[in-house]
Amino acid sequence: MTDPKTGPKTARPGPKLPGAWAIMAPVRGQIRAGMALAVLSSLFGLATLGFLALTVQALMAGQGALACGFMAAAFLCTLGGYLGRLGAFNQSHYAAFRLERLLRTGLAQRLAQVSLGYVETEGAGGLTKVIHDDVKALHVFVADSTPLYARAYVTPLVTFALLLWLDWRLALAALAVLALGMGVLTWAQRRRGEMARAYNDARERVSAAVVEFVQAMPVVRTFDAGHGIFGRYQRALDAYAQVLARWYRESGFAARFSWVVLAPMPTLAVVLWLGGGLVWAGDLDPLRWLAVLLLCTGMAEAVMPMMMLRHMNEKVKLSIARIHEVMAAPVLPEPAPGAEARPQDAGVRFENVTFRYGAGESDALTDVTFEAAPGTVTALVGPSGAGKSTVARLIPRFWDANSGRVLIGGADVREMTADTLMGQVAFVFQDTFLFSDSIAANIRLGSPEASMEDVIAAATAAQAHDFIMDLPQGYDTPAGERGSFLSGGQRQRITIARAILQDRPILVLDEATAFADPENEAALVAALARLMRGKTVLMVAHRLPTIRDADRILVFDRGRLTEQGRHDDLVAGGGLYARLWSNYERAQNWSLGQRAPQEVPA
Ligand SMILES: Nc1ncnc2c1ncn2[C@@H]1O[C@H](COP(=O)(O)OP(=O)(O)OP(=O)(O)O)[C@@H](O)[C@H]1O
Repeated sequence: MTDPKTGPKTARPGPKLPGAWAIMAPVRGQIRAGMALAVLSSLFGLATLGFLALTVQALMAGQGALACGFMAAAFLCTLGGYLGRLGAFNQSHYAAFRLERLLRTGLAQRLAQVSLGYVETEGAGGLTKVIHDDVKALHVFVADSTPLYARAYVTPLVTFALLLWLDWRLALAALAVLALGMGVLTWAQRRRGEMARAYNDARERVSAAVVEFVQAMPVVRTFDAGHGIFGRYQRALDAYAQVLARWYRESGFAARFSWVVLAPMPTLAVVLWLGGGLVWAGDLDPLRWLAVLLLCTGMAEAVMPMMMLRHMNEKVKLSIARIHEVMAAPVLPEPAPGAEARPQDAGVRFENVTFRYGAGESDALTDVTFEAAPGTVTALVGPSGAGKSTVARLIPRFWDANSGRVLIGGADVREMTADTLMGQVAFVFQDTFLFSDSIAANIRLGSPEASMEDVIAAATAAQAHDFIMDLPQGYDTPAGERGSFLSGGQRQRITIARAILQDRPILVLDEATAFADPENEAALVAALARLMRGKTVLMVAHRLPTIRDADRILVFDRGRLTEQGRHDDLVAGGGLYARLWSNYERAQNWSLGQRAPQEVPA
């Protein structure tokens, strides 16, 4: 798998997943109708040829009226064939549109039910590719190839049966040409599976490199003017070109040779020569010969779509596997109706919580137990990677603990419905997300019924009202894609306004002041102070002064809760917190030009 944040998802090998036909289940009826119409259109096509042959015979026998009748029948069959094909593609396109909508809805519903941890691990880029590109690939497959499938298989078979009926010798000759072409083509494609995999991998690496190239541009250009990342993109492109060149080299000649054999001319030449001899010897009726000549070219021609379909089928298989993989992602277990637990107060309690992110990984949290009483402020501190953010993420069930329990108001979070849980807790994370909607709509997220006065009051309390009013359209200003035109501190204050408006009894803040620059910091601290009033607060903090007055400080080290208490007691205790604090104090006295203070080893 490529970079989970940016790269495309590659379906992992696993239990055999259902194939194309299974995923089309909801629209199978319509697809069958499309295929039936496609078969009908093929039969009309063959009947047209038959009537044309009869027309020639009637003309040769001087039966003008009969010839006109056959001509009219041929015309009607052509019209029938055309209408059949139109109907077939109509059905397949409508089926494709319906399937696309159903799959996108299904995938979105699934993603709303899986743990947020799954979404985070798979990465927005990979999941977007599944919902967008893979579903689109399936749409194209259903719309364009299902009618072709029917034609590609039925036309050669019926044609061969007719040829056999007309003259078995010529039928076998036409079949021999077809067999030669198919044999060469199969030989040319003997390593097709392997090459197709190499091609798909190379293509996916190019798209991952493109996404990385564009997304990482602002960061990497400040380091190496983009050379490194451009080099990666260039190498992916070179590898892609090499795979294509190898494929072309290895199968190019044989494939082109087989196309020549499968073109109408060789079959026509053989039937013309052999049939001519038989007619000359009086061994074959000229009309039959004419009918064979009209029909035989279609047999080889009808095989070509089969090759194209095989290619489309292989391509769509990967997309189907990825769609199935997301559809099969485990959902967060919810309590049975009537068995939901309801929190009794706004306290948070971790009981012997152990958690690891993946089966093979070491514990991110080991046997963590603490209690945050209602209305108190609890700060989580510790070196990088100590597990602070993991504690914050277990509360909204980004993941569930491997053992132990997370309780809110005495109720296990796993026994609450998502609505109850979200009704208790508000979150302000470092990675703020604003939708490309108006600022007001972004503040209202989670409280859709809030009035404009409430929105303005929340924004004012979050110290955001003034800068919002300076924007061109005030509260109606679009926030831009992910709020990109607002500063980090401004985005943060909008999410604080959102949390103030939600007014939930428990508040989880993860690195909420991370974006604070000197200008923003005072505003942000004031906004947070307003938000925290009267709430049970759990805050992950790197900036020690902001938590000095916390009711309780929890100190984490390598996943374990090693110390807890108030600031003064912990400093006096002389443990990890005391070292972190003295580091902080030394950093305060440090200025540019001096040696950096020693970090506490993590
Ligand atoms: N999504 C993830 N998948 C796998 N491992 C993870 C994931 N997130 C964190 N970890 C690991 O879990 C451990 C705890 O990480 P966590 O983010 O909770 O630490 P932290 O104390 O918040 O660190 P920081 O202060 O640097 O944010 C680390 O070893 C980290 O590498």
